[in-house]
Amino acid sequence: MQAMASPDTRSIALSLKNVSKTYGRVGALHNLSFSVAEGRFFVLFGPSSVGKTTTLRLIAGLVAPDRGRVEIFGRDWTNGTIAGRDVSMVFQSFALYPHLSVYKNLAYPLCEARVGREEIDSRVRETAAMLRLDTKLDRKPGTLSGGEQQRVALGRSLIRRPRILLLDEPLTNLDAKLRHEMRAELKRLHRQFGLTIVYATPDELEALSMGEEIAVLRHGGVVQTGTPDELYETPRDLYVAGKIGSPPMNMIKGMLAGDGTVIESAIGPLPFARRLNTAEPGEAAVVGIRPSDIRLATGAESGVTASIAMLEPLGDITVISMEACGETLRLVLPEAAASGLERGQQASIVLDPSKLHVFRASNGQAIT
Ligand SMILES: Nc1ncnc2c1ncn2[C@@H]1O[C@H](COP(=O)(O)OP(=O)(O)OP(=O)(O)O)[C@@H](O)[C@H]1O
Repeated sequence: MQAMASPDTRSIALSLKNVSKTYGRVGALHNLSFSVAEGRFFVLFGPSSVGKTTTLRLIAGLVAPDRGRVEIFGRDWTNGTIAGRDVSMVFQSFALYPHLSVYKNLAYPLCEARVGREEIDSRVRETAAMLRLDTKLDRKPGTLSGGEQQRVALGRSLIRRPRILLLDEPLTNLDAKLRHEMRAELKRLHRQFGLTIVYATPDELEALSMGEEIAVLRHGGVVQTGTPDELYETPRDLYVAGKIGSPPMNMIKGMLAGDGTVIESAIGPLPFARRLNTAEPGEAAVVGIRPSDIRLATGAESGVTASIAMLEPLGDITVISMEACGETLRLVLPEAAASGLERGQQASIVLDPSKLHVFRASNGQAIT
């Protein structure tokens, strides 16, 4: 495994160009394209059936695309063999050999590759130490916790020293506490060894907390690729806006008015801090605003009058659902700011004009 390269000198580890794949009459991937810089923690994020596993299987060489190109470290592997790619995949159901000890489970891929006994022993011990499994080498998988079993599965992939590690929803079968621990563990491994990781998940929290770069998938294609901040700050369309951020972005229907600086909506005119050059007055639009970008009006400040429909205290923050002119808006307030508020109470709220996102109602695309 190599040391982590600095971002500007990184080469492209992996590139998929206009890849399509169908299984019989089921279209799994349509013109899917993305590239991953060497050493990056890259996340494929999207709901079930969107094509995440198929994408990983294409990279691993387990299936070939119908169209398009798969390059690994600059070499064409579109129809190449599984062997020789320097890629290893950890599956969602990490089947370990139940009758073999942890030591033998870890050693298995090296035995298959006919690596010498001494080399196997040193790599098993090195991998076990790295994954904190060194005291468990004699145990059978059935006597380990879920998290330990998952670490053995990871170890079985890492022991081959791949340059690219593919992880297919590896934390799905773990409970919440273990998932949290394994997220930290994977980030540590990534930092320590500078591995290129492609990680598939339908879980927004996993995607945002682990991904240095995230590809948001829809219907077998990439809708937008970016850092967690880029996806959060400038979602390209309503789909990405709705998938990234929790609680989700509020959406208000309206119509572009005046000189492109205001949207007329059910809750009144919503002026924004910038002018929308690419929209026509009268065009139907959807305004998005994050729950954290709405606040209670202070003093004589004018705002939108709304009534509190629900309060959800979540420790240091409270999520408040408010109703105004038939629209439901959610806002997030620090616990102190929400104390004393009650269901049914009227309050005046202010939507930060610099934080409004505007989308075309016709196709959901962001208007810039
Ligand atoms: N071997 C197969 N034969 C037929 N159809 C398949 C096969 N593998 C996948 N598909 C179909 O291709 C589409 C994409 O599946 P894929 O497993 O890649 O999605 P996914 O995003 O990984 O979903 P999940 O999160 O549920 O694992 C789905 O409609 C699925 O039913």
